Formats: sequence, structure tokens, C-alpha cells
Amino acid sequence: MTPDGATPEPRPEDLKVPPVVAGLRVGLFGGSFDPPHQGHLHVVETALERLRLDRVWMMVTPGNPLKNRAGLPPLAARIEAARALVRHPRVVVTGLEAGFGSPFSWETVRRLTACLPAVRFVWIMGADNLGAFHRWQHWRRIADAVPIAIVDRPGHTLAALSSPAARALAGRRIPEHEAASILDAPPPVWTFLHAPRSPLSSTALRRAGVR
Ligand SMILES: Nc1ncnc2c1ncn2[C@@H]1O[C@H](COP(=O)(O)OP(=O)(O)OP(=O)(O)O)[C@@H](O)[C@H]1O
Ligand SMILES: O=C(O)c1ccc[n+]([C@@H]2O[C@H](COP(=O)([O-])O)[C@@H](O)[C@H]2O)c1
Repeated sequence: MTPDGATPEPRPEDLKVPPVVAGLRVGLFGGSFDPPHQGHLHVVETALERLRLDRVWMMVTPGNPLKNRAGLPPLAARIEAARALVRHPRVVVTGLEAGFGSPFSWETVRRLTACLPAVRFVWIMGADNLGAFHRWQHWRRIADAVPIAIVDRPGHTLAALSSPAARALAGRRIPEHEAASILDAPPPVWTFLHAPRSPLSSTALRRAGVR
């Protein structure tokens, strides 16, 4: 809330696509970030290093289509909190999906790949989201459009690797020692990164009253 009790609005520049140059290697990392935590930072740092990225765009969602949005703090507040957590020269926190007017990842991928064909994008998500990926709108189209990197998460490894999406795309999995090459391979292509895992979650933080 602002001092006058109004819901804070995102700044117009936070709704725009960040600046790029041809050939830039950009990780697309969407999330509710309610609240952001060190587990998110761990994903960002793992992706930057293992995929040899120039940038990670932390895309603060207007609202995960599969989650109840009741009680979700305003976008502007989550953007601000993510920025306060992740102070890194190669990370951009953005509300570009709200700028697109859609919470669906397919819409994000479709628009970004169409308007920035010279940028090399990779979709980044935690293992829990691979487990549910087959329930996302047009998930096959997302996989056909951009490479995907999964960062392991405690309690989700087996479910992720035996999920419908993982099974459907099994033949296109790249070993993690070649992870950085997925940005140069024609999709569908994906890799699973077994990094030291972070047990943190926003759910646990909200339950502990941290937000
Ligand atoms: N500890 C973690 N390890 C690996 N990936 C994570 C971790 N925490 C979050 N992620 C990933 O970060 C992205 C954004 O997650 P999100 O903002 O929903 O956080 P969360 O902790 O999963 O929240 P919640 O508990 O409310 O579901 C998702 O792709 C999620 O899989
Ligand atoms: O497009 C979809 O159908 C879809 C369904 C579930 C989740 N997503 C996206 O996945 C990202 C991670 O969401 P979350 O809530 O787990 O942080 C975020 O960008 C969501 O918008 C997207």
C-alpha cells in the first residue's frame, strides 16, 4: 500500500521489454516471487554460470494462471522486493508480462521470440514446475520455441524427471555437462541441472510470517 492507501502501480519502464543486443544470451525466469528468497537467487546464479548467460530476466508474473491469486501482493511491491534481494549486474527484474497483458508463459515466449529473433532465450524454472509443465497453456509450443533449463529442487527431483513433459521430451534432453549448448540447439531441447539444492520456498516464508 502507498501512504494514501492506494495499490502501488508498476513504473511504465518496468512493463517494457528490457534493452538487448543481437546474440545476447538471456534466461527467462518467471515467478510469483511472493516473497522472493535466496532459493530464487540460487536459481539465478546457477543459470548464469552453467548456461553461460549474459542476462537473467526475473519476470514477476501478474499472477500464475494455476495459482489462486487471493492475497497476492501487488506487482509493483513484488518487483521492488525482488530488486532488493537480487542486486546483480546481469539480472533484470521486470514486469514485462503485465505489459503484454497476459499471465501465460506461451504468450511471453511467443512475443519475445517474434520481436527479438536475434536474442538467444532460454526458459528457466525449478524442478517443481517441470512436474506440472504439462498443465501449462500450450506447453508443447513453449518447448518447441525455446530451450528449457530446469534447476533441481529438494523433494521434486523424481516427480519432475518422471513427469509427462519430461517423458514426452526425453529424447531431447542434453546432459548437464553440455548445458550451455542448449542455447545453440534447435528446440525442443532441455537440460536438468543438479546443483547444490536450496530447500527455501515462498510458502515456508509466508507461513513463518516473512513477506
Ligand atoms: N528453492 C528452489 N530451488 C529451485 N527452484 C526454485 C526454488 N524456489 C523457487 N524456485 C523456482 O523459482 C520460480 C519461481 O518460484 P515461486 O516464486 O513460485 O517461489 P516458490 O518458493 O516456489 O513459491 P511458493 O512456495 O509460493 O509456490 C519457479 O520456477 C520455482 O520452481
Ligand atoms: O502459462 C501457463 O499456463 C503457466 C502455468 C503455471 C505457471 N506459469 C509460469 O511459471 C512461472 C513460475 O510460477 P510460480 O508461481 O511457480 O513462481 C511464472 O512465470 C508463471 O506465470 C505459467
